[in-house]
Amino acid sequence: METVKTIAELRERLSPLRRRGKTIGFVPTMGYLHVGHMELVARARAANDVTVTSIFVNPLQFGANEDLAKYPRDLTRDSALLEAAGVDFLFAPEVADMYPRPMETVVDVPKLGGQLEGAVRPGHFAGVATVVTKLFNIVQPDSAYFGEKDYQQVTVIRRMVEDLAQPVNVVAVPTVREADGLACSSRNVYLSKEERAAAVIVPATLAEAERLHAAGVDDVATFENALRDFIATEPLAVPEVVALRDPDTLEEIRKISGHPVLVLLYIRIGTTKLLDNRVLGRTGENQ
Ligand SMILES: Nc1ncnc2c1ncn2[C@@H]1O[C@H](COP(=O)(O)OP(=O)(O)OP(=O)(O)O)[C@@H](O)[C@H]1O
Ligand SMILES: CC(C)(CO)[C@@H](O)C(=O)[O-]
Ligand code: BAL
Repeated sequence: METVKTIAELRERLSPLRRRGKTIGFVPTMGYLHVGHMELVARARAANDVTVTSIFVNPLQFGANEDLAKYPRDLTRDSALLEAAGVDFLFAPEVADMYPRPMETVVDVPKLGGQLEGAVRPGHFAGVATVVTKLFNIVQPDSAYFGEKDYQQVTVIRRMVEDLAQPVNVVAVPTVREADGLACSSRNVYLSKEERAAAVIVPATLAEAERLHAAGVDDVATFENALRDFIATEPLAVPEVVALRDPDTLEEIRKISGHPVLVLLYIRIGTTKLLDNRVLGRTGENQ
């Protein structure tokens, strides 16, 4: 594996491979890798000739009071994991390489990205769309791999790719979980022992949603309130987003029965915000 720090060097290394007809699979990350990230890498490797992973903690997607400074970082450990997984290129730029000047240009998907997690984190998805566009322009991948854990992120990126005719195939990879069902996430390291035990409320709430769905609860407000009541059984949990939506458009829905329904959760445990989701009424997906 080669570690590349600058845009110019990565372009120089990838362009002859592209000219020889090699396909490029790309896995963008913010590092502090876990088995969820490694699943994206495995998917990219299986379907492409060349695999590129980026590690870049993107300041544009963090609000002023968020955890940019304390976001976990361990490039040495991450490099070893990616090397062992057979990644060809690790792109690990400094902020000054990615943003030599303050960005004047913004890619925004305001309706999709301004709601749900985006309402709690104003500007977040514009920061994501902007950096992902820039990374796509640098890497020029055939396919890019994103986790379904960040469901709204994948939805925003798919729409951005469609609207701007970006020549990238977006692949969404099912959520990888720890033994008790908690979705793997770099931010799980923030949880104290007590908070980690409390965090099982997140997958448990998705199981409760399955139960309510099977029981035929069809009114959206009743369903969402039942989920909030369930979350309230865990005193450390604060629900930031509990929403039932259309899984394709993220639009609000009126009724539950008869079509697939996305349950989207953004739950705070202490100061740590945990994302998870499940699509109800659609078999074999989003697990
Ligand atoms: N448990 C998981 N299963 C599958 N993919 C995942 C999982 N967790 C993260 N990913 C995906 O990995 C990519 C990089 O995500 P990122 O580096 O932000 O990791 P993260 O664990 O989601 O971190 P954070 O704690 O900041 O949310 C994203 O496409 C994300 O959806
Ligand atoms: C896609 C991404 C790497 C953009 O910074 C980030 O939002 C993430 O890790 O999910
Ligand atoms: N959604 C993953 C990246 C972030 O939380 O900023």
